[in-house]
Amino acid sequence: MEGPAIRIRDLRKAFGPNQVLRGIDLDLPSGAVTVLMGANGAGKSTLVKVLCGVHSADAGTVTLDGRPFAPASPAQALRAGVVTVHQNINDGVVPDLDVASNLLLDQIADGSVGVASGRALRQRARGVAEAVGLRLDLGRPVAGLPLADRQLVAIARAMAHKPRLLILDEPTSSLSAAEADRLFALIDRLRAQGVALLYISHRMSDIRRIADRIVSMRDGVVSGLFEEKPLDTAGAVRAMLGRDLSDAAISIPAAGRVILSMAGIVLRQDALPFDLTACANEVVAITGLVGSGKSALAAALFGQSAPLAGTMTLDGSPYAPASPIEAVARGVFLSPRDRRANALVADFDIARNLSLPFLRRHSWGSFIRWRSEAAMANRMVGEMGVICRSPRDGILTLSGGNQQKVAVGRWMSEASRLLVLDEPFQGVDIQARRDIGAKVRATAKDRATVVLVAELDEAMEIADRILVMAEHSLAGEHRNQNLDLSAVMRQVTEAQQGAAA
Ligand SMILES: Nc1ncnc2c1ncn2[C@@H]1O[C@H](COP(=O)(O)OP(=O)(O)OP(=O)(O)O)[C@@H](O)[C@H]1O
Repeated sequence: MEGPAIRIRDLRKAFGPNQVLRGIDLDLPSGAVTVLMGANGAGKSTLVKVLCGVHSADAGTVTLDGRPFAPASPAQALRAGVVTVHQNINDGVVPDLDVASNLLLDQIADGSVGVASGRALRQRARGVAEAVGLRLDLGRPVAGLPLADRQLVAIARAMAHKPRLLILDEPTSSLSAAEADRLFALIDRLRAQGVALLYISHRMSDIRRIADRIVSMRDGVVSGLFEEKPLDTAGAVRAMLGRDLSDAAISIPAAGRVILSMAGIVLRQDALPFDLTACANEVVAITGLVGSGKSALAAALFGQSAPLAGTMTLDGSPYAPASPIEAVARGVFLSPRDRRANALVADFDIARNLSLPFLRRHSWGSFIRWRSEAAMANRMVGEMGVICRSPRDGILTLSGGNQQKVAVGRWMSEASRLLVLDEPFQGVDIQARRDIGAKVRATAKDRATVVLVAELDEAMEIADRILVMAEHSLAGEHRNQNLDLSAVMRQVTEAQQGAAA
């Protein structure tokens, strides 16, 4: 490790009365991955936005290689060597252009490379790709690439700027385990080249794999720095929460009445048929790689796409919803995966975003009954642990993780028969994950059956049964109580090898 590339002293930032950064002191050394951990709303994204020129700080100093650094725009930050890869995969690439043009996008934009100079462009792009170990067909349009490859292209493009600091904001949230491994390999390379890396994540497995040091943030200040090996991840979690992680106990219900029964379901032309049952008060988790068919299964349950074959019953009666409206009428709710894009309405307040799916229940004719809506919103904000000043604040004043709690929580505000949650834990911190998990379990215990699409480690925290999906079919089924982890992993990876062959 060399000296710090970035030195941050007493950095402060407020939004109106909300003092978000309260004096951050932090060094980011070259050739090391600093993992930044913090609860939802701690101020991580705000810190990143100051470093990458989206926000300017109210007070404090940042130096980059000893020189003052206060970028007035993202373009300025980029020119100075601070590169940020945001969570949103489509940031940083132009889908319509091919890989080569994307790698040299900035040179094309500033006129130092002509788009028309086909072969020369290809050759320079090859140089960029080789420098970061990217093996992709340079002539392919980026639009046709898997998400993971697009992200690697965005990072490789950033590398053309010879970055001093690369910031990755929850980069693996949409990646499969194998894809994340490729990203980690790239990060290892950049570390060896002396780049300073700031890596934001809520995932412990990522943190253990990639961190050289961990910085915990709480309420706008650095609350812990952990550098000694082996890294004290439990201490880092304690420092970010200000206390120990509270546990949500799992109580396995006895197998009850069958609520959902799927028989001979075919989700894709080339997929094997499968059966699935879920009982009253049960939490069934579906896990598997990206593209294994988990979301297709969720869509079939919610009437968004009909299975190609097979039958379903719900609480004993035939169930073949032709639309989400029919599904909701039968008491089947779905919290979709891409919530920020699909489900939250940016110009509504928190309460309205919570009441949106059931607005009729809070209205009288065309009048919305504010009191009824507010009572529900107050209850859900409390139950989901949404950190906000008032449920009447705009949804965009919430941090990403707290927006997520609203998007998932709204579906638990009303009684359902079957609740389908597609990746409910994306972007939420470790305590919020436990809290949402406890709420999911309580919902199941009270009145519903829950089908949950989740990562394996998340599934293990709250599910009664874990089903592995591969190739749009079921590859395995396990009771969580006596889970044979190696068998699960084998089912996941065998499917992956099959897909690669
Ligand atoms: N543009 C803004 N206007 C008003 N308040 C904001 C704005 N951006 C962020 N905040 C507030 O700043 C606080 C910190 O948010 P930030 O997004 O930095 O948190 P975070 O640590 O990244 O959380 P998460 O893990 O949930 O993404 C939150 O209370 C949020 O409501």
